[in-house]
Amino acid sequence: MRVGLLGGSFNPVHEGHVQLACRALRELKLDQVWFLVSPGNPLKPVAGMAPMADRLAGVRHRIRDIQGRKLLATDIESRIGTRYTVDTLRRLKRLFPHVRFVWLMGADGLAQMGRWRRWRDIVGMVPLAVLPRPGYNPGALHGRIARRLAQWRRPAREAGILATCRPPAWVFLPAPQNAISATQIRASQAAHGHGRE
Ligand SMILES: Nc1ncnc2c1ncn2[C@@H]1O[C@H](COP(=O)(O)OP(=O)(O)OP(=O)(O)O)[C@@H](O)[C@H]1O
Ligand SMILES: O=C(O)c1ccc[n+]([C@@H]2O[C@H](COP(=O)([O-])O)[C@@H](O)[C@H]2O)c1
Repeated sequence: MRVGLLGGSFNPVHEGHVQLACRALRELKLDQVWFLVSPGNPLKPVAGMAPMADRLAGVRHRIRDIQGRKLLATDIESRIGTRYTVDTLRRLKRLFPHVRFVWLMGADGLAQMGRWRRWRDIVGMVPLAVLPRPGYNPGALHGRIARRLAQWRRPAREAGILATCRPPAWVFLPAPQNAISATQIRASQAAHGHGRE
């Protein structure tokens, strides 16, 4: 079984997440995509972060009935007590030894990954699929991490076998782009008086 992992704060979930997941599901020939709702991104401030239960419920509601229920939302990071991706992956690989995981992320994720805890271990554990995001693509593709990982980049035409590749392996998967962000949604909710107290 092949599973794409889309880690995120989902504060709140939006169309960009759903498009990314659906695209990855199809192009990487995945059986499922799991939305890993983060208990707290180590690089993001706690202030302004909606409660875990609300974010999880938001994702569940948004993805219900999409793609024949191949999209799932989970709070497994809270349950197993991990916050750093390197720890989460280690545990997931142990818990599901027969699953072939692929880490999914937008281009902003690759651009920032040099600040993640033990990012080199992460790329040695699972293949990565990076999807484009307006404003971040050149920075991601020509940035430090992409340069360091250049020899392991696979052409997009090999996306369908990425899940079976021995890591390190990654693709930049062409896809229609959507400029939406959770930051923008929160700003608009605040402007319309729907912000949290
Ligand atoms: N519009 C988008 N296009 C492509 N990828 C996206 C988009 N929005 C989010 N992602 C990806 O989805 C994952 C989870 O993102 P996250 O929950 O942080 O949403 P966000 O909109 O970036 O939030 P915020 O604006 O609060 O930082 C990350 O890998 C991110 O790169
Ligand atoms: O492990 C880390 O150091 C690390 C640092 C920043 C982000 N992450 C993960 O990256 C994913 C995207 O986070 P976010 O908040 O940008 O949606 C989510 O699964 C986070 O836990 C992980």
